[in-house]
Amino acid sequence: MSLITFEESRPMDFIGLGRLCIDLNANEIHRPMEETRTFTKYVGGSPANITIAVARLGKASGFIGRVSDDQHGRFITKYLEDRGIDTSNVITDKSGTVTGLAFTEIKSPTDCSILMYRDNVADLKLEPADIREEYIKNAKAIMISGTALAASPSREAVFKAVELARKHRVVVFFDIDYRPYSWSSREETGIYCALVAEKSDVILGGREEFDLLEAPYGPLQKDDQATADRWFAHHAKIVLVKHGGDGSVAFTKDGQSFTGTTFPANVVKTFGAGDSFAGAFIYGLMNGWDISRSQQFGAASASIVVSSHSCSDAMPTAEEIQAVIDKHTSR
Ligand SMILES: Nc1ncnc2c1ncn2[C@@H]1O[C@H](COP(=O)(O)OP(=O)(O)O)[C@@H](O)[C@H]1O
Ligand SMILES: O=C(O)C[C@@H](O)[C@H](O)C(=O)COP(=O)(O)O
Repeated sequence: MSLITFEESRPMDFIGLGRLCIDLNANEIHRPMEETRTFTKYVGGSPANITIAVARLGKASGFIGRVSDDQHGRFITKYLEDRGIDTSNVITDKSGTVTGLAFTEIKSPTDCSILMYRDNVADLKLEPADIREEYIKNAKAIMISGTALAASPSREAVFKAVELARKHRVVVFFDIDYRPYSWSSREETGIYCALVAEKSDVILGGREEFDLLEAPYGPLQKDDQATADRWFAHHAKIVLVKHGGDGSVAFTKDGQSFTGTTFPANVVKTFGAGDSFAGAFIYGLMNGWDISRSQQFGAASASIVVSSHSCSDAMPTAEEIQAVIDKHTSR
């Protein structure tokens, strides 16, 4: 009996919810942002990247979000459409909001940072009325990004989406996706993200992100198994703790744990690892693969994306991921 059941009769495999943004990745790498003159524009935003990854792997995908009523918003919507992602629930926000921008600084393969411009962003204007029960109930899974909880009305929209997903047995993935810029305090982040984590089937995050959810209620567990047990006491069936270049550990409610290794990479930049990992890991779970194989698929996908300049454009096909696994795994 599988830990998670996807309702196979649903026409839509996967829905992403949250921010649709733009990444501006430095072209002149290995130097600080102050000395960077040109950038390449890509669609970005963690839940967008994950949805693009899942769609690239062949799953029928859609998105719930708001984009700005300008050239950037139209660029994002068209990009999703060109990749076969359903945009019927991507709403153009008419209140004068803008598209969130992430300027990425690539100083070295290990020293990367992101400068976010997120004042008055369209994605946080998602409203509860934008969340349509008919849309959610036709899906097998939904991915919630923690950043969508950073402000109202998007926060309420997330809670509505999660309740409807639970009502209709849509598997809820929650990526903590902590982006400090969008929040007013760490306590606010921890408290709201914990409320959604309690209702989620699969929770993904880094060690520090899980600490953030534990901090308001202290003391910190400091231990991945103890952290996982905390969420298993609620609704979670799988808790995956990401450890960057050291891989990941997945815990399951039936008491097992699985250590995921990494694949060699010619690292261009570190960001995009988590999103590509998540997309391929989710794909594996949706195919009914076991946790270890899904983790391996995620890690191989991440090794491709950290070796590339972009996140969204670089999301690989299943064949490309399998080729990495075959190359580095002895048979
Ligand atoms: N330098 C790297 N080389 C190869 N794989 C990596 C590297 N960094 C991360 N990964 C892979 O990506 C996964 C997620 O990375 P991580 O950095 O923990 O996520 P996030 O980007 O969300 O912080 C890791 O578990 C690992 O499999
Ligand atoms: O999420 C954003 O707004 C920026 C992303 O598009 C960016 O590329 C990034 O940070 C990827 O995140 P990660 O996969 O968690 O490293």
